[in-house]
Amino acid sequence: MSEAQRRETASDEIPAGHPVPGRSAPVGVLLANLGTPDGYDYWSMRRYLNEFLSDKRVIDYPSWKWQPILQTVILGKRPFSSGANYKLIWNEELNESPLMTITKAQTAAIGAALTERFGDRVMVDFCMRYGNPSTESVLRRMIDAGCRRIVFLPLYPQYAGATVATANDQIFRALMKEKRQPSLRVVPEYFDHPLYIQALAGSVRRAYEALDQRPDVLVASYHGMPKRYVEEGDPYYCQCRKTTRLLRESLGWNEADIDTSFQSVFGPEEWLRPYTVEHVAELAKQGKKRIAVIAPAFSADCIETLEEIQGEIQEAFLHAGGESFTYIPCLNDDPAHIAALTEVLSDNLAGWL
Ligand SMILES: C=CC1=C(C)c2cc3[nH]c(cc4nc(cc5[nH]c(cc1n2)c(C)c5CCC(=O)O)C(CCC(=O)O)=C4C)c(C)c3C=C
Ligand SMILES: [Fe+2]
Ligand SMILES: [Fe+2]
Repeated sequence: MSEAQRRETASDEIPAGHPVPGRSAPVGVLLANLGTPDGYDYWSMRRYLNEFLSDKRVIDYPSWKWQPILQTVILGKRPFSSGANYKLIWNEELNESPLMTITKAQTAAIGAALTERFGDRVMVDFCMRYGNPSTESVLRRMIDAGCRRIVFLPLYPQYAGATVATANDQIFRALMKEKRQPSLRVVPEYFDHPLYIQALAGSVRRAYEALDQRPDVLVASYHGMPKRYVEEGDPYYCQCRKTTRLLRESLGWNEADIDTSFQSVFGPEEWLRPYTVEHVAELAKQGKKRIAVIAPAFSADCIETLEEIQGEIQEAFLHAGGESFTYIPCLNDDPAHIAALTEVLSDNLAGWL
């Protein structure tokens, strides 16, 4: 008999008036982020990009059309160029990407906060949609530890099919293999949660206070997606716009103080506009010499922020005549972010602990 079965049998024998069967089992809290390659060498990059870019939630072209292009043109070149970019930001000490290091720190901090609130009946861990640790392996670990109830939180404030829905698909897929499924609660997106907005506003205030001169404008740069996905019903664009508005209201700023733009264009289709790289150059040409950039869609700094924003996007601004570029880091394991995520999780744990 497995440890999980033994526990359940034991609680089944508890007489009337005592906690209902399974109540003493740990409740799992599973955080999910996008994923990252195991290394920046060609084969690690290729394995990761192949899994990522074969996901139909990310690239929705029919396989017969997309796979020949992916397997030859894209995976022939991109592992080298992306690998070189990952090398620039790699955490050599721990031999992992920044996204991995930060996700581990967030998991530890949320674990400590939830244990303080609910005691040791809560088990907190993280998984990645692509690469390791896989969703299936961490779900297995939770089930083996006796979790009969699991709360699943995709670490994306704004909903996108390419991020939240595919993370959910993956845990549902893993559950399909379980003879005895645990109960699962999926946490909805939190793009307008007051504590998330407050955490963003706090990070902007801190960054501005550290500067000698106030930036002319703050650019909120979100990861982009093909415009067509939004036309087909994805709410991502509207949620990004609303996050910017709530952030502006929380800061007490005017409309001209903050802009919304979208970065990381990939492939031949038109993506959400304005494109950050073009927008910052345009701002410089309009005479805005000092800008700050924040990336509210990323819960952790990653290649898109550390390399793209601080590399290509910063260069575009300076090249067009800009003089001062300030990048405001993602919320990462900022205590205000951990407090926001802990609150979101606590709401979704209601009645379970
Ligand atoms: C934060 C929200 C994200 C959305 C929305 C999103 C949509 C989306 N992404 C691609 C293609 C790529 N994304 C890449 C990296 C990447 N994307 C996100 C998040 C969102 N993507 C993150 C956090 C990361 C960084 C991961 C890391 O390890 O640091 C990449 C780059 C991969 C590379 O260059 O190696 C691509 C390509 C599409 C097509 C899409 C919408 C449909
Ligand atoms: Fe992406
Ligand atoms: Fe990018």
